[in-house]
Amino acid sequence: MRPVTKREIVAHLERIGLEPSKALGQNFLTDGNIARKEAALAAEAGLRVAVEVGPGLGSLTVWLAEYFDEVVALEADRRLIPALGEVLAARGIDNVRIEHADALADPLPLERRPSALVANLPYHSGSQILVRLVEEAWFLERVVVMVQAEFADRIVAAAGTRACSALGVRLALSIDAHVAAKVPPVVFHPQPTVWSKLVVADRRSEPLAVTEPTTFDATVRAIRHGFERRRQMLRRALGDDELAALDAVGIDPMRRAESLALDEWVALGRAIATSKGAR
Ligand SMILES: C[S@@+](CC[C@H](N)C(=O)[O-])C[C@H]1O[C@@H](n2cnc3c(N)ncnc32)[C@H](O)[C@@H]1O
Repeated sequence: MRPVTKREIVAHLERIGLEPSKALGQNFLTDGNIARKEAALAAEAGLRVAVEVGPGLGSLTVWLAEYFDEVVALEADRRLIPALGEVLAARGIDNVRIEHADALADPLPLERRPSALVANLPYHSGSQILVRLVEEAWFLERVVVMVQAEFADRIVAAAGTRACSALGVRLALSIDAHVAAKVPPVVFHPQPTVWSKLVVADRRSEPLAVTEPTTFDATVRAIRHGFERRRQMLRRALGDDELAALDAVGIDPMRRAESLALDEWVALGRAIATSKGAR
């Protein structure tokens, strides 16, 4: 596959007259080796369909087209879509479906079939996009995303450690993630100010996965409450129902949110949901 070069990206942007948008996190990947590695990591799971959020000018898309039978690419910026079509056509690629869609606001135009999510996510909205896709599109079984290094660290920090966060613990209910590579700003055009990291994750299976919606919502709410006051003891951070459930599962209310392991959050969420169901 012929990689998409920085020269090609700059030429397309000039021709369209497009100044990359900060709000849309338009930092285009100019390193074909990294793009190829991302596609290869995603393909390891043996899935046939890749979903890409924010294909931009195709740096990653061209490799996904090579490694997967089918690619569905959701791009929010309509102005990029004709140029993306040209990048693909110039390489004889015909297995990519480009959809003009905002992955945060629009209904997701995706079929419910086992797929991989692969994306170089926009910096500012990357966390919201990831949470939405992971939680709403349960058929995305493998996730390979490039995100800001600091966000990557939050995603992979295990519950019960000092570095963990509400967002990371929430995501950990659904996926099991690790960092596969650290990526410098120089491989993007325009260059961002911070480093990125490549995160690889697989969907969790039972018993840790919380698939029942009431339990899931109760768990997420308890995590949010716990971390809103992460320096305080749980007895000051959680609501009355949550504290009763904490007692029922035998977790000491003098502990702090950051000390709870993932299975403790899940047990707490289940107890809250059960007590609600009993009322
Ligand atoms: C970091 S760039 C990556 C572009 C390309 N994949 C690459 O690696 O060069 C992020 C891309 O996401 C698009 N984008 C931003 N917000 C989006 C959203 N909410 N839904 C879909 N695409 C979005 C941007 O227009 C841009 O193309």
